[in-house]
Amino acid sequence: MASHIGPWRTEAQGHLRPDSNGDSKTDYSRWRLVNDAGRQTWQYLESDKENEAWPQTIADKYNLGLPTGLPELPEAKTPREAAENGLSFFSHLQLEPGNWACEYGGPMFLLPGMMITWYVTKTPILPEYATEIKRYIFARQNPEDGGWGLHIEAHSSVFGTAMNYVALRLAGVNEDDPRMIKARGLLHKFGGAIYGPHWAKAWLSILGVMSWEGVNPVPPEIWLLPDWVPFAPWRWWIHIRQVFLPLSYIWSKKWSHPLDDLTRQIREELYTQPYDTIDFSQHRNTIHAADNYYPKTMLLNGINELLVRVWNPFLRVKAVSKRAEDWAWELIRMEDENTDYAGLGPVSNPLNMVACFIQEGPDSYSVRRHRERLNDYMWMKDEGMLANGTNGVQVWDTTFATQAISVAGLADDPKWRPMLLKALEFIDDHQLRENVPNQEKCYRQHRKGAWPFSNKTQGYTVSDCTAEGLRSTIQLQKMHNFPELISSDRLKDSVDCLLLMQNPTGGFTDYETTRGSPKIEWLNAAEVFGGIMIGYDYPECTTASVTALSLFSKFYPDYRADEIRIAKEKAVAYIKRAQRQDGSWYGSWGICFTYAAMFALESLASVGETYQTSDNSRRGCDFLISKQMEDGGWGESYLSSEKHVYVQHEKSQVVQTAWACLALMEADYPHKEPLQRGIKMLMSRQQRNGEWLQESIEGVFNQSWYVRPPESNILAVARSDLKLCSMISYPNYKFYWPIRALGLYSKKFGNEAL
Ligand SMILES: CC(C)=CCC[C@@H](C)[C@H]1CC[C@@]2(C)C3=C(CC[C@]12C)[C@@]1(C)CC[C@H](O)C(C)(C)[C@@H]1CC3
Repeated sequence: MASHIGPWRTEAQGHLRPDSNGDSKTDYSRWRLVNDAGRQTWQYLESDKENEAWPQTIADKYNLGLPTGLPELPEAKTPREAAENGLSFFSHLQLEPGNWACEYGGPMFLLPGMMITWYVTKTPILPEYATEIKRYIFARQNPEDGGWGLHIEAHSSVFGTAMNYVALRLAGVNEDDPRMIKARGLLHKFGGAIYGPHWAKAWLSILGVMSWEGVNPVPPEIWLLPDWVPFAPWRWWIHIRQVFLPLSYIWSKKWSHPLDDLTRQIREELYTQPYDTIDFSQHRNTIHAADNYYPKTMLLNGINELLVRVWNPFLRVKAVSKRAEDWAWELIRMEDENTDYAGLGPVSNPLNMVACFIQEGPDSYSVRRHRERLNDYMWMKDEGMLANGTNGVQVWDTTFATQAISVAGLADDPKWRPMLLKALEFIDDHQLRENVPNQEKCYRQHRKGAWPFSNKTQGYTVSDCTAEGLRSTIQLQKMHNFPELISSDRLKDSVDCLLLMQNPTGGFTDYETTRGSPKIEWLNAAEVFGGIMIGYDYPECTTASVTALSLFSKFYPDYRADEIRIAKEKAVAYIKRAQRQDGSWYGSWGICFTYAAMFALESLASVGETYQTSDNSRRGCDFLISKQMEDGGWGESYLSSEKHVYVQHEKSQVVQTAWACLALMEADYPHKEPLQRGIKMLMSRQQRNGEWLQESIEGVFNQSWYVRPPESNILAVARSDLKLCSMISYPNYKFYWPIRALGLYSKKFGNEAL
């Protein structure tokens, strides 16, 4: 694929046309999604010859928001016909390697980090990327005040506005553009970029448009702490740890991009006074209320003062800081090598690239490989180009797609078998077969047998992704007679991996077991995110693990039977503890109580606890029933995630209706009528070609709710008024969840016309 070689040009060469705002737009018929065994990148075909020789697929067109040309289908009269029509549409979106792909946008702080990284590492941005990045950021500008927020639904903040403003300037937008004037006006009203949170200040310092004096310390020395220290960084939540790591290296070097004409200008645009007159050291803690969701604790403020006033000027020993930098670099190198430079996520990976640039120079292998790899995070859609929250959603979507077909009772139909076989091949290809070398040294969790969220290159185990991979495989190979691509030994490996991921509480975290105390939150420096310092138990991760283990034991009753039984008992006890008074569970990764209810009720059913037999199941069902809307659907606002109480959406939502119906059906809810109304609603929203249209955003992160044992409510007060989450889209949810619900309904209640 094309790489970023050549000068920093910010306008595509040919085939440009103005969009409705008068901005340049590339020719959408020239974009192709390249999927190299699960590595997804977007390529623009400049030459007419190439464009003709390589036609756009239906999936390309769909992802780009172009008409797919898929035909109208015979009208679905029954739930099963509706499921089949939905699957018929969805089947066209499967990609060559067997997986499904999608946009994974929502956060508004990722793309600017990419832009800054390209700029400071002398990586000329592909001009067609720049053209579309400009369009995307403008499309997401808040019309009322001209700013940007933390995510696409959030109100404007200094973080969002300063970072996206800078990204646009780097993408070649003139400071006199009226939209830039408006954005700058808002930024100045906020007090300028010195009112941004820690991460904004760090990124701007890397670009050289802020001084490191204004950034609270990120000492790499903390990596020299012995492992037994209760707050040593190996204990932190993996995403924070992996962001902190390269940042500490860069902070220690106080490295900034050398000033040039553009950054000199940007320096004068971001503040309310001339750059040279600002005493940045006075602004480490200035932060606007719009950004200060999780104010730093007094403890952290005190530590920062000591570090800045005493340690840094008088006590910091060169030999020690050198050792710390070397060790941080070693950890960065191991992360890069273990992921072939794709990295854990969209913040840590660009920062790693900056560290490589500082350590090894612009033409080193590490920088060149990162250059190629950053493209894996980029995504094209109708509004332009954005940065995804991960390098794709490949395994996650593919496992749920096959499960939907199985649960819906469609997996034995010869029509869908080739599609399912390809999906199984993908799942086979992306199981993680070995632990990383130096697992202990780089603090990685055991991963042999696991499945990741995106692809095997990224290669991190996630408990529920492993659970879903296991479940899909067993369904296809054991229940639907697909060839045994994944051997029993490999399934046992995945069970071994899952069992290692359980916490002593019985719950499961996402990537690792919980490694530290919630008190580490006292050191949270991010200001905009809460509940991020350690891995917590999550109802979704725990319940998915229980469901998968239950299915596994049906087919392999002798394998580690006692351990699985005990693990499940402990997990179920946790799930019951996590249930609230009103019967609900708080979901951390989807919106919100509806999402968690589906996983929780399904897992309880997998251990034989249903509406008839279990009080927990009954209360869970009754909670859902109490939220059903007039039109038969369910609709929950993202505000539920922020407020920790159920907030009705103004409109029912297809995805949540499917979740609620599935939850009730899995729990064997005895009354058909509410289900019938929900299913009818799903059918009424289906288009004639079988698809469902995009509704509200589905996913969420960084707002975790954990179950404390009652006696330790140490953080309860601090956490009771938490008020912000990041939103993230799961566009394929609108396909496979309704298909699954419709199919299951017809299996349970017969396939009469509705
Ligand atoms: C603050 C930082 C570093 C931002 C970068 C974004 C990441 C942290 C987010 C983006 C996608 C994200 C929400 C994800 C998850 C963790 C946090 C991620 C990686 C996990 C893996 C947690 C477990 C969940 O059940 C599920 C598998 C759905 C998600 C998937 C996406």
